[in-house]
Amino acid sequence: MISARAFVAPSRQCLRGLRTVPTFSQARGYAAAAGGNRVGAFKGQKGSDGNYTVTLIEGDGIGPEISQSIKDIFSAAKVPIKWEPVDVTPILKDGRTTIPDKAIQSVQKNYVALKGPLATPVGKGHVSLNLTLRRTFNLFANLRPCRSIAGYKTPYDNVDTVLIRENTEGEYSGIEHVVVDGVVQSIKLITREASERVLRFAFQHAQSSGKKKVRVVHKATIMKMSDGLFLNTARDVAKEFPDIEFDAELLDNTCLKMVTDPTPYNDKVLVMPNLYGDILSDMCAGLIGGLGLTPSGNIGDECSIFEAVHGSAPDIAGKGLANPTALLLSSIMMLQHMGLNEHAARIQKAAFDTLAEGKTLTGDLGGTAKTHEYAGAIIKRL
Ligand SMILES: NC(=O)C1=CN([C@@H]2O[C@H](COP(=O)(O)OP(=O)(O)OC[C@H]3O[C@@H](n4cnc5c(N)ncnc54)[C@H](O)[C@@H]3O)[C@@H](O)[C@H]2O)C=CC1
Ligand SMILES: O=C(O)CCC(=O)C(=O)O
Ligand SMILES: [Mg+2]
Repeated sequence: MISARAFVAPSRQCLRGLRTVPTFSQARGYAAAAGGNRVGAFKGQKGSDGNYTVTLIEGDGIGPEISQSIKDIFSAAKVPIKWEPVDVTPILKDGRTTIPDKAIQSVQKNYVALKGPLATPVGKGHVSLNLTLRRTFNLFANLRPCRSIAGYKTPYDNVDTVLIRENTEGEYSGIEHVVVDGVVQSIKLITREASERVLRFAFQHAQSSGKKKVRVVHKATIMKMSDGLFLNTARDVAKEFPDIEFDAELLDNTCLKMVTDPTPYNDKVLVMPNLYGDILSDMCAGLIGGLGLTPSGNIGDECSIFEAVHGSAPDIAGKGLANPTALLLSSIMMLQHMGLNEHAARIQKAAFDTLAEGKTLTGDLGGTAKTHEYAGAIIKRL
């Protein structure tokens, strides 16, 4: 029998010594899970020139356009960072997809990266580079907050969901094979070890961000063993956090309730296996105005990579139509993670004020501004 451990990146996770430190009192608290002496605490140091170096993966499709906006805004805000662009063109090594050593070394050296979207071929070709990056650096928790944007009207005015997605295994383990012609098998791998570390992260995030409850979203009615293990592990981990309420909900019910009225989820952190988090986070984005607005952080013990929830948006790529807000908010999470809180707050305020004013909006929000014009409006407010 093949051991489950053979399929997962060896974990160097050490969840000892966690401290629940709210990062700082910032308007919207996107990065409450980062900073301080805790899992994912930033280990980078300023260089002799006074700047941090941050690995930059510009990505595919709209990636270069939205990355340019972030570079322009950071430069105008005089953020003390130096970008280190890397190429992540996939390499096939011993039958496995990997990324160039230079890119791996850059992230390992800098401990932090900002990443644009990377496209994955459908049905064939290289495995997802997004997943490869998460597995390569053992980025076990994907934190995906989603908040209503002041001034942008959607059916609900006060959405404030936080999804935490197990990020290294589950349905996205990538273990697939042909059993016989016409029959394939795809393995959903769940380990107690990976479940425990993301669940602890979720409880800790609830503590540091002021959420009262952690809710596991699952289908342990059907996947009794895999989701059952995740759920049972959650019950065990919950005992370590008596100040946080814990409950569980079936995924289909969560979807129904969330689109009917998301506000009851505002006091909760939702934590779930990989696939459910992928799908639910796009659904939550829909509640606040779309994928142009939702950030995410892939948090690991050593390194962290910040990226938007969205993909490469091939339908609008190269036309200057993309909304860079999602990547900008991800980069703000990154600054908070790095302890650059004043810069984060200043850029965040300029972005939210621009959105609230409603004069310079990209097409996804009903405006006519090009990507660079919207970035320019933010820069004017800095
Ligand atoms: N983390 C990542 O890098 C992700 C990569 N992908 C990859 O992206 C590619 C395209 O996937 P899709 O299913 O089309 O999803 P997508 O997220 O790229 O696009 C879905 C829809 O949202 C719109 N959209 C996305 N981002 C936007 C932005 N910043 N501003 C305005 N509109 C935006 C697109 O125009 C499209 O209509 C695929 O190859 C997929 O594998 C998908 C999701 C995440
Ligand atoms: O890697 C991919 O192609 C898609 C990943 C994705 O949808 C996500 O991270 O939300
Ligand atoms: Mg997705």
